[in-house]
Amino acid sequence: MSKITVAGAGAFGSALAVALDMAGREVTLVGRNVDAFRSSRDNPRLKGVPIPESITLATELNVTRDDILLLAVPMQALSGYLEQTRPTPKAAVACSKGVDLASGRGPTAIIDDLLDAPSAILTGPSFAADIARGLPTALVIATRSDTGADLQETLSTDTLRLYLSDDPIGAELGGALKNVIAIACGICIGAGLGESARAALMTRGMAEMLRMAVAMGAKPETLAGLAGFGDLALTCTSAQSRNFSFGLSLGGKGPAPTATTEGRHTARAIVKLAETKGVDMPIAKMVAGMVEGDLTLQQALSLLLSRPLTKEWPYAYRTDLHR
Ligand SMILES: NC(=O)C1=CN([C@@H]2O[C@H](COP(=O)(O)OP(=O)(O)OC[C@H]3O[C@@H](n4cnc5c(N)ncnc54)[C@H](OP(=O)(O)O)[C@@H]3O)[C@@H](O)[C@H]2O)C=CC1
Ligand SMILES: O=C(CO)COP(=O)(O)O
Repeated sequence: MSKITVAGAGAFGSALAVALDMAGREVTLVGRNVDAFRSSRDNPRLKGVPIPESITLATELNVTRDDILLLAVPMQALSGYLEQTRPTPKAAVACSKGVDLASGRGPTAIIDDLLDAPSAILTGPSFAADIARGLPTALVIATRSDTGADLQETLSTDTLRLYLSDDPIGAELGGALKNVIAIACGICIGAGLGESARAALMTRGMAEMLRMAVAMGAKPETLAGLAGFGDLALTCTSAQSRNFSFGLSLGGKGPAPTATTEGRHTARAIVKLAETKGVDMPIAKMVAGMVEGDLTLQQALSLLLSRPLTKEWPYAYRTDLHR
């Protein structure tokens, strides 16, 4: 079986490394921070789960055509990281959830542009702490290449169950966009707007996700699966989510988390992309406006509530009906 190299020793990269090591895979974890826990094996980014001695730790990325490379750096760091390291693995699997603010690209497009290797995306509902503790988790591995079945086999374990998809665009947009809707849901709960409003935001947020994904060439059914609905449900309803917690703080409840919060950047990137594509994304626009400090909560609310009344379907995904 292929060796696995995980680049990015943050919460998610470390959790994947631990889970795959527990399942008997040969794993190297690469990160600029690994010297800080080389002897203690106690990574502050993954508290409470020691990094086993059987995982090789490295500060420099060094992969061969025998290795599967998992890229678990934050989205805004991905293109710079690949430009700097130029690895040539058997396959490069993005684990980041987001859209690159500078270029509007998703993770697999960045890999395809920069590397001579098949690209894939690993995404779906999963908190790093759950994966590291070996709790049951179901994810999607999506690729257009012929490496999908091999990746599914190599990266699945007894508790980490991967479903195969041939729609990387849909899978990565699901993972990116649910973070923006999770911020909106956090704002809603933080501001005391109620559970009914959160359910409305999740549902109409799903409509926005679907609309954008279809406009970008994704299959609508991908958004109904783990990478879309599944991750939306997890992230919009759990205080464990950094995006939801960031939203709580924007809504006036609690301090802003300092941890990686992908939805802040994705909201801005997606509003730009939506304008270019002519896709109506009112919730994302509201989140981007509040993140930028251009909109108050009251302004964002009246923006959403004063929209013309309309039919529910097929307006949700028929972009042409909005023109
Ligand atoms: N945490 C989770 O539950 C999940 C996270 N994800 C996704 O995984 C991705 C990573 O998130 P997560 O691990 O939680 O984030 P963390 O903040 O925990 O870790 C990010 C890691 O990336 C490293 N890093 C940041 N910038 C660079 C760079 N320019 N070059 C090299 N390394 C860099 C950081 O290094 P340093 O420590 O030195 O700053 C850190 O080790 C995100 O896209 C997230 O959406 C997906 C599913 C679940
Ligand atoms: O992607 C995640 C769950 O699937 C993690 O969500 P947060 O980044 O909001 O913590």
